[in-house]
Amino acid sequence: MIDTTRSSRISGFHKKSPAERLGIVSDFAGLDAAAAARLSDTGNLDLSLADRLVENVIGSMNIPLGIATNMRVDGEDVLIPMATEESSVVAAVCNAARQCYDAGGFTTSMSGTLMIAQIQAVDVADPHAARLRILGRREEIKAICDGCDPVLLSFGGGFRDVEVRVLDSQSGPMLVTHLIVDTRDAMGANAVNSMAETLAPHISAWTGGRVYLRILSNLADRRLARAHAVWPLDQIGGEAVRDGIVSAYHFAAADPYRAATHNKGIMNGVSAVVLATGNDTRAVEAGAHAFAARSGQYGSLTRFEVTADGQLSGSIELPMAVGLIGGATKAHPTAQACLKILAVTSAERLARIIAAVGLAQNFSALKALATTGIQKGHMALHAQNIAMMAGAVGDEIDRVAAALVERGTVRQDIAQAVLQDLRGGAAGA
Ligand SMILES: CC(C)(COP(=O)([O-])OP(=O)([O-])OC[C@H]1O[C@@H](n2cnc3c(N)ncnc32)[C@H](O)[C@@H]1OP(=O)([O-])[O-])[C@@H](O)C(=O)NCCC(=O)NCCSC(=O)C[C@@](C)(O)CC(=O)[O-]
Ligand SMILES: NC(=O)C1=CN([C@@H]2O[C@H](COP(=O)(O)OP(=O)(O)OC[C@H]3O[C@@H](n4cnc5c(N)ncnc54)[C@H](OP(=O)(O)O)[C@@H]3O)[C@@H](O)[C@H]2O)C=CC1
Repeated sequence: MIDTTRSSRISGFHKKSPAERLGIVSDFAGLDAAAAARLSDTGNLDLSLADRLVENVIGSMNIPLGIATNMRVDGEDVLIPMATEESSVVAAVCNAARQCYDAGGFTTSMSGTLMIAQIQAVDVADPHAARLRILGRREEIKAICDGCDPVLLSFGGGFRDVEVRVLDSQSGPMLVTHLIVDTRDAMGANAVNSMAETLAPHISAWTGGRVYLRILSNLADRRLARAHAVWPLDQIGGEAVRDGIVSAYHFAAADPYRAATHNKGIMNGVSAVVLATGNDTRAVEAGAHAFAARSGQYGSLTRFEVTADGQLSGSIELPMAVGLIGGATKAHPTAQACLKILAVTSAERLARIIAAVGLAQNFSALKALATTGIQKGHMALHAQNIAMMAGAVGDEIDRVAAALVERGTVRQDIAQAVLQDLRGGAAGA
């Protein structure tokens, strides 16, 4: 039945305080006092700060923060804060890192900290000649762009290059100008967007066309983070395990249906660190998936091979537009604490560590999939969630979860039956 007495048309909602908004939402949704109190309990994020970070705030949504151990990145040991709601994700990184720790852990590199802003011009009569006109004004463009952000310049960033593409589109040729900008320790969206908007009228004048979009590209393929590790055979359980992992990679490389899941596993690790450090998960995810599809067929972000002496070699390469400045990274106190745990002093180091986490995550998932299957490890940890869903509280959670794992069937109906037995047993005792 549709409830026609409630209206979502609430003019001026944004001008109210978080408490007033929560009152309106509680009335609308029929929340009881306990549910409302839970929403307004913002944990380690001050409500007034939350209200400045995003709009129409009524509370905050807390996600567990776990620490992945055993990670050694470029010779330095590092603890990894990971914000995720999914069980076994943190354990998987610890597990993978443990198995390559003695062999040196992860080595990483980065292609640079360059972002791309796009300016779309349409109705250009002579797009190919206009392209050359823009390219000929490189120094003028550099001066306009660098004039937008003296602070970025003072940190060694700024305009690096201009590229122009003539695109064949459904509405005819489009002239797309790319500004290549070094954004240093910022993710850089605001810096490059400002440059694109400032330059746009000039593009219009030089080309005789009409400019529409002026925005960064999330396909940050001039900001690629790379990581590599070797897993010795004696650490991973022998040749059959190695070959199973390589075969799993070949499956992902050949089949987009599998690659989507393979890359989802990688992003389990990547997004968790991106979120923990207050960075933009959607920007990194969009970049990763676009990069995975760059050849025309969606494929794997990682590669697994056998080294000359028979060990398992894994590598990853993906765009990593993360920063230490800007967005929520500076404003969110938990993000600041996470950056301190990571001990990173540059966006580049952060990006490289995240790439290593993505590779570690993928190794563990593939190893589990190629051997015992994912359910054994993942469901064993997920059993606690199922126990809670069945209504277990306190000590009951571990007891119900243990019973589910012992039976080898992690299901809510069974959890409910186990809980009933447990409570019946306790009542009878
Ligand atoms: C779950 C494990 C780690 C168990 O693995 P295990 O071999 O049974 O664990 P273990 O008890 O022998 O411990 C080995 C190490 O793992 C870590 N470890 C072990 N348990 C914990 C724990 N509770 N909390 C934290 N760390 C843990 C820890 O580092 C430990 O070393 P130790 O500390 O003892 O020296 C393993 O089965 C695994 O790595 N599984 C993969 C899990 C995974 O990928 N989860 C992601 C969710 S599934 C998904 O979304 C993605 C997927 C799978 O679809 C992607 C794809 O298809 O490619
Ligand atoms: N498609 C997308 O992905 C989009 C994402 N966003 C959002 O943009 C936000 C990130 O924007 P971002 O531009 O990084 O953040 P900010 O604009 O908040 O911060 C970047 C600015 O900080 C200043 N700065 C200070 N120190 C440094 C340093 N060491 N290195 C570099 N810059 C420094 C620079 O100059 P100055 O102080 O002069 O600005 C720089 O422009 C995220 O919240 C993201 O979600 C926004 C639009 C689109």
